[in-house]
Order: sequence, then C-alpha cells, then structure tokens
Amino acid sequence: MASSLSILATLSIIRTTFNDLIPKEIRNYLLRFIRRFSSEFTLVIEETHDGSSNHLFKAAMEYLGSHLLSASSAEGSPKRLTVGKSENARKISFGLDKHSEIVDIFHGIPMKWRYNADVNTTNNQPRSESRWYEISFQKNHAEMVKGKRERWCSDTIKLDHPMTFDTLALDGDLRNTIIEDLDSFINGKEYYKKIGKVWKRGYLLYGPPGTGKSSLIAAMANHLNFDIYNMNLSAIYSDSSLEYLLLHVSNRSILVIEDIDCTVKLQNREAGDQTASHPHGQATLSGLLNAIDGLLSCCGDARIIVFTTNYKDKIDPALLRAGRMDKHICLTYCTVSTFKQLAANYLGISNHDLFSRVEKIIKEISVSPAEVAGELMKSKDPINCLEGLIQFLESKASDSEANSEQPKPEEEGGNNKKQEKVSKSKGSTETDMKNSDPPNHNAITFVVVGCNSTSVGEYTIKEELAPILKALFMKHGNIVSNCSLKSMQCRSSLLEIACGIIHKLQSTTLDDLTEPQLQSMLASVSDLESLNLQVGWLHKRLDEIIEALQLVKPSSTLKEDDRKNLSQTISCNEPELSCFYQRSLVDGLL
Ligand SMILES: Nc1ncnc2c1ncn2[C@@H]1O[C@H](COP(=O)(O)OP(=O)(O)OP(=O)(O)O)[C@@H](O)[C@H]1O
Repeated sequence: MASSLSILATLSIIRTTFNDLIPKEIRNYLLRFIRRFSSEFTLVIEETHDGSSNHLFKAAMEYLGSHLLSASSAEGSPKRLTVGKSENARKISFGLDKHSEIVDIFHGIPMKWRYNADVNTTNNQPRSESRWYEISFQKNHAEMVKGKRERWCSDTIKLDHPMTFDTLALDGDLRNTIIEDLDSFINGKEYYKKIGKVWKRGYLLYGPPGTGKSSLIAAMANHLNFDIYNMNLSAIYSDSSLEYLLLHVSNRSILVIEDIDCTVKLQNREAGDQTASHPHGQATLSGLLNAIDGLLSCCGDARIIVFTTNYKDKIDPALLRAGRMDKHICLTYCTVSTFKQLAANYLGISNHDLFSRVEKIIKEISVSPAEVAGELMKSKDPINCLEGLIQFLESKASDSEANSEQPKPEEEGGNNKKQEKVSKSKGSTETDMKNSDPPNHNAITFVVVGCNSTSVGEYTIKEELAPILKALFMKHGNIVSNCSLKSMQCRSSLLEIACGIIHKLQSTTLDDLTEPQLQSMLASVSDLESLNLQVGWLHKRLDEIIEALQLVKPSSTLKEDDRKNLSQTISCNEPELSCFYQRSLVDGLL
C-alpha cells in the first residue's frame, strides 16, 4: 500500500509540474504524438530544474531509498545497489547504481525506473555531474495512472507569494514579536539539540476572515526563505497518505493546514469508526497528531507547521496542546494603525485630511484589512480611494447598526447555527480580536466552546469537552462518584468545570497564563474538592504550574532569592523549565 502511494505521489508531482509548465494544447499534441509512435511513455526527472534543486528528484530518490531492497529481489533486478545513511536520516537507504534499472509494480502495472548520471565537461575538463531518473510505463496505462494521481495532485501545493513583513499591516509589536520568534527559532539549532527538543515550531493563526492569516504565512516564508506546502486535509483519504506527504515535505519549509476547524472532520481519537464521515476514508486526528509529534519531528531540519482557523474555540484541544502549537497568534480587524500601514502601502501616503473620518469609523466597526485593502486598490487616485473607503465603511456601519436592532436568535430562544456563527464572531470582535488591545489575561473563559451537548456515560457535557471527560474517566476513574451533590445535572456541571480547566491548560502555553488566572482555577478546583470530587491530581498540577510560572516569569511577584531557591529545589534552569512546561502543562494529566 505504502509503495503504491509513494509511486502515486511521485508521479502526481511530476504530472503537476508537467501540466504547469507545458500549455494544454502542446501537452495534448505531445501525448497524441507519443501515443502514435511509441508504446512506452517516459518521464524524466532531472536533479535540477530551472536552475534550482528539483523536489521531484529528491522524492524519487527517497522513494527508491526506502523501497529498493524489497523490489530488488524480483527477477531481472540489478545486482548492485548503493547504500548509505545521511546525517539526518533515521535509517540506511539504498539507491540504484548509475545506469541501472529496476521494475516496480504499481497497481499491477510494471513501471521501469532507471537512474542516469553524466559528467559535464568544459574544454575536456570535468565540471559537474548531471543526474536524472527515468520512469517508463506502457502508454495504454496512462489514463489509469492519471486517474489514480488525480486525488494526490490537489493535496500538496507549493506556493509562492510576494507578501513580506514590510507589506503586511500588523498592529503594535506583533510584527517584531513574530520576527524575533522566527529568528530565534531559525538560529536555535544548537539550542534545540542541547535541550533534546526537535527543531520544529508550531503556530496557530486565528482570527476572522480576511485579517491576514495566509498573508502572514507568506511573509514568514519569505522572511526565512522557506517553501510553503499547503495541505488540504479533507482531500487526504488515509493516515498513510498523510504520512507519506509529510515525509516528502522538504527541510526548511512551512507546512500549512488551513481552516483546521472545518476543512476536515477529524475523528476523535477515542472514536472507533475512522471512515464514517467520508466514503473513501479520511485522515484521522490521531494520524495528524502522530505526524506532528512523530514523523514531522524526526525527519529533517527546521520545520514549521501552521494551522489557521477562524474559530479557535472549535479546534480539538489535543491539537492546541502546548508543545504542539508553540505560538498562538491572533489576527484581528483593522485598527487605526493597520489602516495607516495599508494606506502607506497601497496609496503611498502617510497622512491626509480624510484620514480622520476613516479612523473614526474604523474605531467603531469591525472591518477586515482585506476589505480595506480592496477599497484602496480601486483607483490609482488616493482621494478617490479614501472617499470610496469612507462610503464603504459608512454603509457597513449602518448595516451593523440595523443588525444590532434585530433581536438575536439566541435572545428569541432559537438555535440557528448560522446566526450563532455571526454573533460569535461579533463577540470576538469586541473582546480579544483587536491585536492592538492588550490581552485580557485575568478574564478566564474556562469553557470556550459551542453550545451543543453530548452524553458521556450518564453525564451530559458540552460536545467539545467530551474527549477530555472520556480521557479523564479512563485515567482517574469516576471522580464524581462520592460527590455530595446527587443529581446528574449538578454532577455534569461540576465535571464540565474540571474539564474546562483542563481544556484551558491544554490550549494555552505557560507564556500566556497569568498567576491570577491560575489562582482562579485553583479556587474552582478547591471548591470541587470541597464537594468531594476527586481532583487532587489537578490541584497538584496547578500548584506545580504556579511554581513554574513564578520561576520563569521575571515579572512575577517572586523575589530574586526565592527564584534561585526554587530553581535549585526543582534542579532545572529557567530556559529548560520554561521549555519543559511549554510542552507539558498537561502531559500525564489525562
Ligand atoms: N494585515 C494585512 N496586511 C496587508 N494586506 C492584508 C492584510 N490582511 C489581509 N490583507 C489583504 O487581504 C487579502 C486576503 O487576506 P488573507 O487571505 O491573508 O486573509 P485570511 O485571514 O487568510 O483570510 P481567510 O480566513 O478568509 O483565509 C490578502 O491577499 C491581502 O491582500
């Protein structure tokens, strides 16, 4: 199976490139020409392409490296193979010797692989070596191979985008914070090695549509000179396909999984049926988690993985757990500062009499940078653009005024999902979506989830917390069995509080937690204990996290001497401790 997928992958990438480079008419002509005069079709994959290294060549090499030994037992296979192990590889890999061939069977079709190498000379002096693979198969199988490849083609696309940190409008310190984070990651190879952590970084970008999540990814890639691989999870039909694709993401690249909340209904790890929601099967949550923690981790140098979502609350907490997504970055509606940056970029002006009118409305309504950028692109004349923008903003303001006068479905007791989405994003706008606003660290939302409930055994709990409750029961048993409150409804609510706290810990890094937040969680846990819930383990973990927080946060109330004492007691230095807790706020808890 893996072998077939690998061939599919390699061929599909080749086909994508072939299709990209050669116009359709010429392609059709070439195919007709080949069909008329030859019974064999050959694809040539050279080591370099357009002056830079060819990913397809690497993919072919890796595929052969891991499959040659088994294929070489077939009759007529070459008697010589090359063998080696590169610095970052986990196992030995094999290669075809120069000018040798091997036949691999794919869906019953023989595919002939040939490896060639030639020395280029100038004035009879050897200068460089050209290497290439040839894959040949019978032309009458072309349609079948095409059909099999189709679904792969859309899965992984390498993107080029001109956005940079100079052209991306970001509020306040966000730009510098992100650049510093990227730089410290990219320069941190030795540091990661020293602390025994895989050299990878995960970012979660969240915020309403059009606030620049994709643009930020492009700016990150351009800053680091990384490739971008955009993966559409809903088009991946199995974990092994996912695994294969991830294995073939090159080093120094950003793997992007956009709209993680809605592109795919990843099955929960506890759910047994992994194919129910898709007729062809589907990548699972555990497959993705394995890929992030395992595969992606061990095969290569610097890797960045980025998830984007419009609704952070809808993401499975397991994906948000600290250590998987190291940084959560909130992108927000347009502020005065982002508007000024956009005006400078698009219109080349840093001030104008009309600015004050734009700024006044922008402060009052939620408008995305994409919407503002759209207006600023409508004319070459700055005044026309600004007047158009003011008109647009005014009509948006009057629309939102009219909407706010309509009774909301929730107020009417309705349960309309679409409306729920709208009111949720409006809520976010008013609270934490403006990236200029300081984060409200003391406002704890334990349960930041939707309103659908589900049953876990005899208890009813918010759908999003169900996986946590199941894991909690597995590890700690029925913690409410001795509870002094007897009704299932009350017990369910208490379980929801405990799960809400765990959800919060799972989805936050130590950097983003404050002592008052933790003290408030601790107070809730003490209340639960006073009602005889068995949550001593959670109490203990919160105590540990508070200690760690005091140690790693210079702004905490701990005096320097206390900090040193604490550091000695825990026998861990500050960066180690910070790093440890980034990934293990909840490790072992469930
Ligand atoms: N912060 C920004 N600075 C400059 N341009 C922006 C910014 N945000 C959005 N834009 C413009 O709006 C367009 C759409 O933005 P982008 O696709 O990055 O938003 P998004 O948050 O990824 O949207 P979605 O959630 O719908 O995928 C971009 O191509 C860019 O031209």
